[in-house]
Amino acid sequence: MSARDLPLTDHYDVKRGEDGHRYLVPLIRGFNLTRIPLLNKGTAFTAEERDLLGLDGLLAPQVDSLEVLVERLYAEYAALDDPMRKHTFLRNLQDRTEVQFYALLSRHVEEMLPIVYTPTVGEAVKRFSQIYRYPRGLTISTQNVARARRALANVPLNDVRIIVATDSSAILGIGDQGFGGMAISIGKLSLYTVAGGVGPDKTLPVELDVGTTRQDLRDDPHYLGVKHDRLTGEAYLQFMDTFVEATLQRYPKAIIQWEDFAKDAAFDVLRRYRRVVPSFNDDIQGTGAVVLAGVLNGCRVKGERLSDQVVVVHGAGAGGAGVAAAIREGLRREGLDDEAIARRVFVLDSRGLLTDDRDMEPYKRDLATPKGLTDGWAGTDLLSVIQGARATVLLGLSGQGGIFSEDMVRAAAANTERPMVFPLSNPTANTEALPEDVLRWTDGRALVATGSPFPPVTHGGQTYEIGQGNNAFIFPGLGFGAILARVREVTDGMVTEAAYALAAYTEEHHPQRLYPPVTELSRASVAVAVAVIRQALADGVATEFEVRRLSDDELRAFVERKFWQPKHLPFRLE
Ligand SMILES: O=C([O-])CC(=O)C(=O)O
Ligand SMILES: [Mg+2]
Repeated sequence: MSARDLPLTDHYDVKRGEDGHRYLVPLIRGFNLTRIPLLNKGTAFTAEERDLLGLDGLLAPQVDSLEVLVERLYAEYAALDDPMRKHTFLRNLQDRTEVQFYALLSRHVEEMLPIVYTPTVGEAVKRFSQIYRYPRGLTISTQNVARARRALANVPLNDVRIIVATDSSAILGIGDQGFGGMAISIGKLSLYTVAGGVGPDKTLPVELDVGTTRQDLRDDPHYLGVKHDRLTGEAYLQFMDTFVEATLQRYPKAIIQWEDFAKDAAFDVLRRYRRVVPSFNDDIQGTGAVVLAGVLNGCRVKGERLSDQVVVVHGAGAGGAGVAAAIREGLRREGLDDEAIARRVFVLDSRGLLTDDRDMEPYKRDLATPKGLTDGWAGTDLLSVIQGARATVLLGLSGQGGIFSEDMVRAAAANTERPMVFPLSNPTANTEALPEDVLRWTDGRALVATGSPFPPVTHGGQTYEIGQGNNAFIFPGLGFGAILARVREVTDGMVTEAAYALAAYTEEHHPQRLYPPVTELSRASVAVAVAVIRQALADGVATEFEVRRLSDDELRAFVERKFWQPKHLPFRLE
């Protein structure tokens, strides 16, 4: 059978009736139906369905509407007092029934995002071996990589369009987490569905378990990953080649989001595969785009241009490097040449400013400042760079909680009326500075955005909303747009357009803010997806014929129509 002939999943197919409505054709019957989260309706199976499917007597007598079910689930959720308990409650719900999980999540996005995603997902990663229950997603490890094709054939989904894959080498700001990184892939994909409109049966979380450098994990009898040191060099690349090749064969229409790879691997993997399989790195490109959007909005609020700013990026991992590249691209669009750009963007790693006289990893060389530019500075540490370069924008991607000290923030505030200070590292404990401190140190002048969610800050009788500069505002729309345009490749232009689309959305709907509220994640993602499709067409990488002839309004309507909604579809036997 060719891929086209296969049902959507091994357990059901989705068809469209003559009336235009979709329905499910189950390929299993009876009790087993209640064990497949993509099929299980629980007490929402109707009387007719119970009769038809062999469920009579197996369920409570009442037939629930989705609304009532969600109310009941929410009451149970709200009674839990601890974020990890809430996380496992939601994850267990997802592993019982996807529609109910997404119906609940979509009605409480603001409240539940920090539970299924950052910051609580960081804790879930650390405790993944303890909370592991259900075989969600695909694990390719050193134990089964030789059988990667067979492993992929075991996945019951036949039309996967988006894969989030991590090797767990640099999860958030918390480093190597071994097998636990699977929780990040799962969390990111929840956002793809709730905010990016991709149906859950088209998503696949992947953990690439190449081992872990963490001796404590390897010694832990409860640790569920493979217990040896990480593959590196040729062996690592061979492992990755095998995964990519097997994935392409099983899912020729899939896009891969590379997630939380440590710096060198992040660049190597992106470069090696982005033209083999349409893919992007979320931490380099997604974070780069989201931060560019926030800084552009900060400029608008200040009544200035990007080229009026001097940007200091603290942290030269995947995120820091991606952010520096995105800001440079923004400056280029304002007409600056390389030399002018070098005077406006400075990147530091743990040893200080990257200058071109230093020994460093190859990927950092593009980020280095000509040594001559630092003449007359007190040094190349963070405070000296803020003072010497007269920084107006301070971006934290270092993973080092609290590293932005009062004197550094005050130094930035001495260079401009309204400094932008974005402590972006995740999860919350890794935030470079607390928003309330930044606002206090600058007497409310700073424009602040963080990577993890923070409550509003009241200072001097005024309340400041803290925008969440998290790639969650980019990747769902970027991936959804790439899927809808059926791209051959995710181009840099598509990523940059995603940033400008997010900035424009924010300007239109929230002119005083740096980012929209997370309640608008899905609306912002639609705007991002439309811009991404447009750019894919302009770059000649879109293969979907249908999007070619659409006007902007039609394209938006097309994206909205394709947006998956959590609803129980009726079952029919054929
Ligand atoms: O997951 C998040 O919240 C954002 C991100 O990609 C990271 O911090 O690595
Ligand atoms: Mg990440």
